[in-house]
Amino acid sequence: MPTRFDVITLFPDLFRILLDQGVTGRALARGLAELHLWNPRDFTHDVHRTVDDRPYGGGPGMVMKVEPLREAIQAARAAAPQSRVAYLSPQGRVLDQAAMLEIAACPGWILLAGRYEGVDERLIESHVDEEWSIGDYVLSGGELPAMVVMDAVIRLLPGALGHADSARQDSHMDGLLDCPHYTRPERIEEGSVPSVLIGGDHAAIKRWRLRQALGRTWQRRPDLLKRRGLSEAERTLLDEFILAHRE
Ligand SMILES: NC(=O)c1ccc(NCc2cccc(O)c2)nc1
Repeated sequence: MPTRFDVITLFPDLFRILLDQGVTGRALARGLAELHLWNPRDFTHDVHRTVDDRPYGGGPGMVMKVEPLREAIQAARAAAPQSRVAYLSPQGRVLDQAAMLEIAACPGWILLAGRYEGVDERLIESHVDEEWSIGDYVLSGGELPAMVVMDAVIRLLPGALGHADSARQDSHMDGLLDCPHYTRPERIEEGSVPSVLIGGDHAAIKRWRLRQALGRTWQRRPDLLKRRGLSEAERTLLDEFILAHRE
């Protein structure tokens, strides 16, 4: 059963990025996921095809009107009755990898990508199920956030990545930052590859990678470590890292 994405956007051409190449392009081509685009301008009925207007109360910028968005959402819901509606905005819940896993578990999503200063609040209150943010910063539109969410989610779909394991081993999986990676040649002016990775001791390599992931998380994102907690074995590996890296 493919995961279906219906995106409501004034700029459908921007989404060619997802369709044309990479993991998302292949997944969409193989039917692991579906992408349907709906332009609110196609749901206007005035000669100027008006989708936005000035804000009540004054102030800069424009606000997206309810009616074209309502009709676009209703058309998408008719085509995707199992999907929930999510609005991308800086006022939404900030998404992390755990949230992407939750999103990937649903049959489909209708993603509302706003422009301008946002949309009329009455549309959000009446037709939007969830409000999401990809981080605490303002962009010129919700399209890039929508593509970020679709990219993160599509990678998690079974079969989307060549090697089934790579999704699971993605950094920020299991709540830790990723370990360092190296490839050929072994010796270059920038330095050499850690010897444990050259040998064939897979248990030692596994331990080294987990120790590095724990250590880097401890150094760079102690907030993630606190939230995650550590097993006894992980505590030991982290202590080894700290001992080896104390100034
Ligand atoms: N952090 C995000 O996920 C994000 C999402 C959208 C966006 N821009 C469009 C927009 C939409 C709504 C209100 C608003 O003020 C701006 N910018 C950042």
